[in-house]
Amino acid sequence: MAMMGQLWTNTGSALATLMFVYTIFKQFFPLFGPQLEPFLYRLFGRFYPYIQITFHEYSGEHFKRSEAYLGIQSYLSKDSSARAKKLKANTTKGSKSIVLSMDDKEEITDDFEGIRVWWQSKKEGATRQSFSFYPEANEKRYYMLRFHRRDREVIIERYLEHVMREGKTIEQKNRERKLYSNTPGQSHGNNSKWSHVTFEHPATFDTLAMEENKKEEIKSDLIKFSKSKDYYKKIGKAWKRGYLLFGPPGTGKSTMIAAMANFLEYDVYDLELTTVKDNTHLRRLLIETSAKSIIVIEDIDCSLNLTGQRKKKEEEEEDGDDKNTIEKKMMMKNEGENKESKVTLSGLLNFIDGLWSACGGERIIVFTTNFVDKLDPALIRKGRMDKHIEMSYCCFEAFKVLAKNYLDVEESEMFEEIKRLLEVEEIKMTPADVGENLLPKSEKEGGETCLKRLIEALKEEKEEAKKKVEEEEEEKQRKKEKVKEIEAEKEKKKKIEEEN
Ligand SMILES: Nc1ncnc2c1ncn2[C@@H]1O[C@H](COP(=O)(O)OP(=O)(O)OP(=O)(O)O)[C@@H](O)[C@H]1O
Ligand SMILES: [Mg+2]
Repeated sequence: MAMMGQLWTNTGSALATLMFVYTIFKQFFPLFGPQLEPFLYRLFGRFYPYIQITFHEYSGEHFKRSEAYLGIQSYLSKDSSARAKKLKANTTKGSKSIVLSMDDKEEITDDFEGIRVWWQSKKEGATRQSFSFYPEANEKRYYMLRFHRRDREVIIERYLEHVMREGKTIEQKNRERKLYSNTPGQSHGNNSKWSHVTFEHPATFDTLAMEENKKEEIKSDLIKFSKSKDYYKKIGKAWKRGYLLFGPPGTGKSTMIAAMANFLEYDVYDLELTTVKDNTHLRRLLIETSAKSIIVIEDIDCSLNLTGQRKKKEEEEEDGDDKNTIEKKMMMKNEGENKESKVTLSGLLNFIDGLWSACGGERIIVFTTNFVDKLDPALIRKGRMDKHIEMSYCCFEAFKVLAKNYLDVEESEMFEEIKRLLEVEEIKMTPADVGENLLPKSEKEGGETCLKRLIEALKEEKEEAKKKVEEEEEEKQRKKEKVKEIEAEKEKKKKIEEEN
């Protein structure tokens, strides 16, 4: 064994001497270098058992940073902070935290399926003696991967793909997520139809007040969707999924969207349909969205002056003695924009269905509404809105989530009373209102005070609801009386006519 070690040492030092001599030779006889190189490589190749692959930072003439280099940088960043002795820190555009990577000339090892590889971060000096304010700009960085030639197959077939995939996942986690909106007048970078800000909504499924089993069902649905690229391909469907969130105001529809985006690490595109001029404009907007994103159309019921059907429906409603709230909301919305959007229902449906098959995938589209029964069935059928989620009034389980979030209280003797009010008396209070009551109004307010305030509010709510029911009863009674009067009037008139 010692003999072997001795042999290696001698070979190593012989090679090192040869390399040294060759470098000197290259300095003094630069012309011979390039001719000599291939020959020397062939000569070394017989003894040198390693293969190396370089991944340059910039590729192509437009000096675009190569995807491979960025993927490797992210992949190695997960270990380099632990293993490399010299690191460099930089924030890459669009990443939310500092990315640590190994410094130049550093080398770290990586193990994969029982084989060992070496990664080195290197740079080629500035070739031309040009002065630059940013000396770095002339230097060409690259990663060098070295591995034993017996592992060539594993490396080429599996390891490189593994590095890219892992690198992409890490990149995805690190990247700063964005909230896009199409409201006119906002600064649109590179004349995009979308303007964006950093998406930092704190909502998560843990802070969302909802029954646990319902949350788990939604989370597993989302995970299944995000992991089923091949499945959608196999069944020939576009990789997209529609969610319809419906329920009264203040029940957490928008909060749910933020929780979904944070859970999947997706961007959010808030699509305000009332400002979309026409179907063509809509198509361009949707085509500009990126993969791994949630496209949201809030209050879909009053975002679209849809097809004639809706006109007819509205006319019917006109006969009613009071404009329903949906019209009021729509009037308000349109007054604001003072624009009649020419987007039609069929336009929206075609672009959602047709478009997804056109470009990329991994998109979720979410509609929210307070009035699910007013929506056109074509809009919310399966295949478009695949999952319908009802956001309802606060139940006791949802209340406990809010008590924990707002007050850090997980149990109290007042919980019994609250449970009775919510579940036995069935008092309807939205999580928004429950949250408002639990929110401490001053430094001095403790959990008990807030819980007491909530119990008072629930009791008041109960009185309100009772009064409302009585008023509705009276209203009904009044309408009945009125109808009777009209009937009697008609009878009377009829009799008079008969007598004459
Ligand atoms: N289920 C919930 N879990 C946690 N917080 C909630 C929930 N529902 C409402 N809230 C709180 O109430 C406020 C309003 O909630 P949100 O905007 O999600 O309601 P919404 O259903 O979208 O209302 P609207 O229909 O008017 O748009 C938010 O600040 C949120 O913190
Ligand atoms: Mg909302």
